[in-house]
Parts: sequence; structure tokens; C-alpha cells
Amino acid sequence: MRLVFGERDTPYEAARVVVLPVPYDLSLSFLPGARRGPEAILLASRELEPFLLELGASPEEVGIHAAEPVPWVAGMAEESHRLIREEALKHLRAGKWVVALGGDHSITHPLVQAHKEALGAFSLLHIDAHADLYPEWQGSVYSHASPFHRLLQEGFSLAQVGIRAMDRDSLRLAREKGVALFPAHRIHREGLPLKEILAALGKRVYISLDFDALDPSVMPSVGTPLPGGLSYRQVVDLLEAVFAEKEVVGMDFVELSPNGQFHAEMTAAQLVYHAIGLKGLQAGWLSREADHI
Ligand SMILES: N=C(N)NCCCCNCCCN
Ligand SMILES: [Mn+2]
Ligand SMILES: [Mn+2]
Repeated sequence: MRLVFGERDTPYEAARVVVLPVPYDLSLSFLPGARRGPEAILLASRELEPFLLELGASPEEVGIHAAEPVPWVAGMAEESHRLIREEALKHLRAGKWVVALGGDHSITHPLVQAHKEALGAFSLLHIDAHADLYPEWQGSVYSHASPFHRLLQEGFSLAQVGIRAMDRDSLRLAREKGVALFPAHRIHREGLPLKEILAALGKRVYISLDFDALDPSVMPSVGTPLPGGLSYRQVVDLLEAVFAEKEVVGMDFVELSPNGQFHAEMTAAQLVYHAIGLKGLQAGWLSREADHI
């Protein structure tokens, strides 16, 4: 049975948004399981209320189509990443707004490459507990700890929000490359610096959200949990501000590793659905209901 997002799957031709399941998780370094993330989000999404009270709109009305999961090749990261890039490119060239569901964070590299090839330049907003700036980890440049090292080397500008784990070399690299770094401890002490974050981004933005950016109390189903994470409200407020000011060219949500705690899967699905609604409002595909409260 083909899994869809929410209660209503829009036929491909009519859909504006493609949810792209990417169950690749061969680059994980700690707890396994992110390959089951996409399926868990799609299953949980069926339980969401189609009308999103906070937005005063029903994101499903933009037309959401769930694509077939992207295949991967056992033991071959480069080939698996090529498949991800090609699949994303196909949907982008068809004019779709792509929301990729991981899978581990290594998938962001081929996804961003596909968006750059199809759409031109944009800056990166990376929301995560981890900086993921290692040149390689456990012997592989395709590690989930490395996507943003590669993207920096390829010239992308980067803002990182919620970071609470990075090594000295990564911090040095971030400073050298002018990464706009907004670590979790500063956010907890001083509040979410929305103006500074927006100022650090270009007009067009790709957002990569690692679910472990959220505190484990909210999101316990991740492969590398760390204390001191962001609240759901902080992440939603950040997304609202970015979508209101910027053209968000694409998104990925990665590292959900289902472990029987269904509230985490509902949280993940709700966040994806909320982001689709924000894109719908930004793009004019949706309007807030008059009775929006
Ligand atoms: N989810 C991630 N991106 N995890 C990164 C793991 C690599 C750094 N861990 C350092 C561990 C040293 N013992
Ligand atoms: Mn990550
Ligand atoms: Mn992480």
C-alpha cells in the first residue's frame, strides 16, 4: 500500500508540493533506524487535523503528493546520493516544491545540489543539535556528520540554529567561512534572535531541519539525542519568521528514528504539515481564513 501524506493525496500533475520519502540511513554514527522515519511521518500524518488552527488554513489545499520512496544501494553511499539527487531534480524540474523526509542527514547534500541545479543560488538555514561540519566521520565523507562541510566547500552560505555539539575544528571552519552560528545555549539565555537570523540569510533559502534540534523531551526519537534542545514553539516561530520574509526554495526533515514513542512521530508530522502551510501562505497558494484566531 502506497503511503500518502495526510488524508488526501493529490494526483501528481495537480500537486504543488511533493513529499519525497528518502529512507537512506547508511551514514548514521550512533543509534540506527532513521530509514523508518519517512514511513512513520506519513503514517502519523493521517491523524493530523487538516485545518491548521494556528495558520487559519488547511495546508492540504495546496495539493500534496507523496512520491515513491527514493531507492538506495546497500553499501554504496555515492550511488545512493546520486539517486537522491536525480529523483529530487525530476520533481523540481516538474515545478514541484519538494519536502524531503529522511533518512539520515547525509541526504541534504544531494538534495541541495539538486535544488541548486534546478533553481539557482540560495542560502542555507540549518536547524540542528549538531553542526555536521566534519570533513568526514568514521572514514566517510558521506557521513551524516559531514553534509555542511561539503556544502561550505561548494560555496554555500550557511546559518546554523540550535547547535549544541561541534568540535573545535568545526568551530574554526565555521568562523573561517563566515557561518552565522546561533547556538542553543545563547537562544535559551537571550531568546530566539529572529532579526539576526533573517539578516544572515539571503532572499532565497533552503531549510534543513534535523529533528534532534528539538529537545529530547519533545523529540526523543532521534539517533543522537542531546539535552538543551529547542522547544516546538521556538522551531515553529523560527519557521514562521523565515517563511514570512524569504522565498523558501525547499526543505528537508531528517533523522527521525522511530522508537515506539508515537508523540514524537506526531510532532514530526505536525511540523512538516505546518511548514507546508507556511509555504502555501508565502507562495499565495493559501490564504488565512477570515476567522483566523
Ligand atoms: N548526529 C550527528 N551529526 N552526530 C555526529 C556524530 C559525530 C561526532 N560525535 C562525536 C563523538 C565523540 N565521541
Ligand atoms: Mn544533523
Ligand atoms: Mn543532529
